[in-house]
Amino acid sequence: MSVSERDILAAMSKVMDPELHVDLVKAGMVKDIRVSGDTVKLKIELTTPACPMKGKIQADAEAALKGVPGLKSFDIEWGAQVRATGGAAPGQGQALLPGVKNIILVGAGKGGVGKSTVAVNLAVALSKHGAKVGLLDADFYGPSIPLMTGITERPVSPDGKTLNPMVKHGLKVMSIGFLVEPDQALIWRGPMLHGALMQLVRDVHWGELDYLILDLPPGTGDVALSLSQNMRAAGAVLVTTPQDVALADVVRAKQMFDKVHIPVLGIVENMSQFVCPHCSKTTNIFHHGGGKKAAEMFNISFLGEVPLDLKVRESGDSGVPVVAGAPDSPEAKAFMEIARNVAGRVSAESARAIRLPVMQAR
Ligand SMILES: Nc1ncnc2c1ncn2[C@@H]1O[C@H](COP(=O)(O)OP(=O)(O)OP(=O)(O)O)[C@@H](O)[C@H]1O
Repeated sequence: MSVSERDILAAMSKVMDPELHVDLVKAGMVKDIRVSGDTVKLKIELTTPACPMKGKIQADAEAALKGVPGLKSFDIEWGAQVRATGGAAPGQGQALLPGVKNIILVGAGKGGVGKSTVAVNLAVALSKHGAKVGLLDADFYGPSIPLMTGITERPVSPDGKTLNPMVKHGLKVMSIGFLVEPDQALIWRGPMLHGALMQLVRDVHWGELDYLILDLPPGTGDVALSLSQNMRAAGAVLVTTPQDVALADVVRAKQMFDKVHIPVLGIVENMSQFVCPHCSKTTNIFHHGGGKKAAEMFNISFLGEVPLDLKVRESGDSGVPVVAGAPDSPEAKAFMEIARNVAGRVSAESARAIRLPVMQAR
């Protein structure tokens, strides 16, 4: 019995992408089918190299191929092509950054919860997963990305108007902190903030990026509003600490993003649990589980939790994010998982943007 390309497509159309809730054929993920007698070679192109569902998709695809009558062997080549949610903001003619596929905002209801730590480690983690990533420090009131990435040089302007981003830890990086003296008081008023922010977004040679991560200032809606008027963001990651009182801040942050129509991708709980390096006893210094509770309350995704650990603070201060400097640590692994979950949520948003039939828009 000979096998046809149609048999392979029929088998692949029974395999669902659990994140996109659509089958692999409809999602355009099955490529280059080459049938030769009773064997087939094909390519499955995931929607991100950080796909959180690769294991499940692989197992399901292999099982489906094993069920094709007459097929003796198969060879699947795995690839990834990040899909874009980027594009023009409502009412704008064209995309502000056509080379940037997805803009991910990292925000928090209040300061000091580890928003910048999450932004920088998320960026490095996505890059380690194989994506092209940029990091923009939009925290104009307290830019900490220069310290956290260990970048002390200043960016070069090739023409007196535009800027080349700095490159470190596999990322393209830009921060207002590169352009003003560290001790200069950063008091920004509305129009000035908007102008400076748009310059950093628009006048930097970001090139081709799968993800541009923006570290937002805490609490305030000014930056989110400016951004939403000028570009379409894939969504926002909300960072919180676990105690119940932090819930009120999450509520505020969620309401702020809702108001400017930026989807919330999910919640990260930072400083989750402390594991004593001496006796390995776990202590819930800031309580535990508030992030998950908030996610359930709003019916949004819980993206993961990061332990409270000295290494995270030290690595932030020394300019080598924990994901880069201690990749085998539990904290780095937590960030790698968070990056997978964020990438999965962004893929789902991109499927919605191109109107694939996503059933569950969580
Ligand atoms: N999981 C963690 N374990 C230990 N220290 C952490 C952790 N997360 C963040 N920190 C430390 O807490 C401090 C505040 O973190 P960070 O600057 O990322 O917070 P932020 O929310 O961005 O603050 P800001 O509001 O000032 O921008 C930093 O010294 C950082 O190294």
